[in-house]
Amino acid sequence: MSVAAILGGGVIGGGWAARFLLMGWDVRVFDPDPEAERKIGEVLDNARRALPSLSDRAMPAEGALSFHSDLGDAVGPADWIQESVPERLEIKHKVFAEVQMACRADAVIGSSTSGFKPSELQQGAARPGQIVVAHPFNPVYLLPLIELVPSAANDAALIARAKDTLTSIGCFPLHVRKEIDAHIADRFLEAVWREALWLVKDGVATTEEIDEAIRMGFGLRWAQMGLFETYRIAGGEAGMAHFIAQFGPCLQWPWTKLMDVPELTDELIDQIASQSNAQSGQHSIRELERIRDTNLVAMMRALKAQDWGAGAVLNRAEPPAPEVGDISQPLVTVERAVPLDWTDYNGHMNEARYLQAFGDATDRFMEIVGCDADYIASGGSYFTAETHIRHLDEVHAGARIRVETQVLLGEGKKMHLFHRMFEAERELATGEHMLIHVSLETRRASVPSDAIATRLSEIAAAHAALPVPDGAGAAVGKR
Ligand SMILES: NC(=O)C1=CN([C@@H]2O[C@H](COP(=O)(O)OP(=O)(O)OC[C@H]3O[C@@H](n4cnc5c(N)ncnc54)[C@H](O)[C@@H]3O)[C@@H](O)[C@H]2O)C=CC1
Ligand SMILES: C[N+](C)(C)CC(=O)CC(=O)[O-]
Repeated sequence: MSVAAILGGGVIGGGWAARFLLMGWDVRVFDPDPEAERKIGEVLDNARRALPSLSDRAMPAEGALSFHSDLGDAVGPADWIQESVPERLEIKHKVFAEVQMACRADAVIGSSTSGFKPSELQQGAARPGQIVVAHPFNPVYLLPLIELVPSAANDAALIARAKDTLTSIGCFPLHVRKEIDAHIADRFLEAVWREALWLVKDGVATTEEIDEAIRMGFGLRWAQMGLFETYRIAGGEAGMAHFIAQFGPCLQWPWTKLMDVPELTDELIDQIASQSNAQSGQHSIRELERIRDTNLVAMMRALKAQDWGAGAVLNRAEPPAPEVGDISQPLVTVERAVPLDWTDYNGHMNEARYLQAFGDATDRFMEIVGCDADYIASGGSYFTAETHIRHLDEVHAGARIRVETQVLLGEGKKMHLFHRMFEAERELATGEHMLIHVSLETRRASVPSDAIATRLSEIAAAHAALPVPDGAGAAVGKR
């Protein structure tokens, strides 16, 4: 079992704790704040609600969470130590000194710092090469980016190990090759933030209008392509060169204020705070977190379906499909959580998603008999000719569901499947499907390959000894 120590359990430490725990690590927290356990518990509740929604497979069993009043006790057995204490260099130095007196010499010490360079963090450390910047983005349990910033003191083996660990918990480690204040991403965020403060101060826009300008337009573009790819397209057929030729001169015009920062007077702070209250004050912070998480899950799932950007990272981190067990029993073809975006106005899983889950079960069964991506690329596949779904009980977002598949007939061109969906032992639905093997060239029925025919008839023969499942062959309305 891998062990993470989380030092500082605020907004960011809580997010790290949740990501490690939900990815199966044991997590040991040190934070002197007496409220830390409550706060982490609340962040964890939100993470449990959202993170499993990003996966189309069951996540690993949660690790064990413990709180420690002694820092040395928290870090002692840890493989990964993540520092997320306030952004003050003297506090971070003090924490690293205490950590290195108690931790393993081979543990990685990651810092969440938003802006300090690793060489600054390493000053005065007993083993500077053990400390590296691992800068996350809020919410840490959903967003994959971690800026991994080493200094000359870190050796290549530590960086490689850090990348492996971060990848294994579903993150996207971006190796920042040259250390710099505020790394890469916070340079942008800071620039945009400065402009936004000026727009409020100069009375050009309210906090709400600025947010609309982002989320109705370029924010959506940035989420899936970033800056350069987006602007390349904006140059039309002539691409980036034309874009720069057209908009290059604007860089000399007064389009930004950048280095000129508005003074954060009490008046400006009050103005921003009251506009922000008017914009969002009807929601608590935890409610806003849930709204944000639901939106992020839906957007990231859309990118996942395209295997693009942050969605491709999710696909790479997906656990393997359930193993094929004893073929004399129904085969487990789906095991997953009900994602947040599968529920509807009735507060439960929408009927269309039952078909999606049964479709996924059929896809997995096709793979099991050898009708996998390579076979399909060679020109053969199955099409569904008929489906009958019975909805037996409702199920809610976050529930872990399982589909068991029984073959009723597997002969020639026909494959007759009966899926049963469960939450633990509670039966939720059944799906009966008749599929026909087709040639993807002629789009007509055809016989499957010998290998598929053999494997299918083997499973069909084994399942013939099972009782005919309740509801098989039923028509609508017939009990
Ligand atoms: N809030 C954000 O959006 C982001 C923050 N970060 C970075 O993460 C770090 C933490 O920031 P937040 O979580 O936002 O701050 P926070 O104020 O929410 O949490 C800091 C936590 O550290 C605890 N703490 C204070 N002294 C400590 C010590 N000596 N040992 C252990 N715990 C101690 C506090 O009790 C508090 O719970 C900072 O370096 C920040 O720059 C990184 C990415 C985003
Ligand atoms: C505002 N901030 C500098 C603390 C932001 C970050 O460091 C990253 C983020 O999550 O936006």
